[in-house]
Amino acid sequence: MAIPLPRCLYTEKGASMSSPPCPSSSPAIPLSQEDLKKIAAHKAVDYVKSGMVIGLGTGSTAQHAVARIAELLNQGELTNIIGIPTSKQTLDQAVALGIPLSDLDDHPTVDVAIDGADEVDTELNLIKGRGGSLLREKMVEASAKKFIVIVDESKLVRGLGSSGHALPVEVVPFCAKNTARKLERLFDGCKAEIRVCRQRNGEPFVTDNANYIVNLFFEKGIGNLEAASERILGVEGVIEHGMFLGMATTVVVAGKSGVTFLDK
Ligand SMILES: O=C(CO)[C@H](O)[C@H](O)COP(=O)(O)O
Repeated sequence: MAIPLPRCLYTEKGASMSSPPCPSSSPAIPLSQEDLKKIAAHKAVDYVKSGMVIGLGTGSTAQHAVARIAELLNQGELTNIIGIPTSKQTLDQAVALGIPLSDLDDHPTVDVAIDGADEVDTELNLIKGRGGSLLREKMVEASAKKFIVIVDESKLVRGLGSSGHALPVEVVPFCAKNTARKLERLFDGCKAEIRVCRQRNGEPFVTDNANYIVNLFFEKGIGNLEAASERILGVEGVIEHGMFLGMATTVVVAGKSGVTFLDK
């Protein structure tokens, strides 16, 4: 079912479909999800100007933005950029591509942050962190004057938590099972699971900050998001959750029929 886009500023219907990120030789080839991610990422990088401090997001969509920033730097079209990575994974990519980096200690104000999301609702609230980097992402993106979210259209939802996928919560490892139980009891119809890592024989997934992630699944939805946020953060042992409420300033949505810019 199509998700309504009430804050749509404008839509470039099919405008991006012949731009370089797309398979250019054959317009008849349907765009893959990866193509759409790349298109959204390239559109977001158009907001980046020389001299800016840029928050570099994490995930398969954000990595296209990081690669595009590096490309423009190498072409001399961007200069004096400083990137603030939101994960070790992004730091590694940016170092490999030669993007100059810093952190919030030295650059507390970020001009533009660009990142993907797992869910985007009609008010531009987000669920992030299914890649496990929600804490650093929230720290960097909360410091940004402009936070541009890049998604393909599959990420649009009517209500956060309604997709059946997890709301990730970063918790300290100490007695994490007990923290998970407390989180589960906060909401009717909620299931909590400590995220495990298949590559580590089902051991808990460990974040860049040496913490664990508890995944929350909501049978009946999250309800009031601000209230849910407060309740989750009130549980001892919780560090941060993956709801990014009121933080996104623009969401760039790439779909099969064009790119849509959603603005606050
Ligand atoms: O929040 C994130 C990582 O912590 C990612 O931005 C989010 O999971 C989206 O990832 P992808 O672009 O790979 O779908």
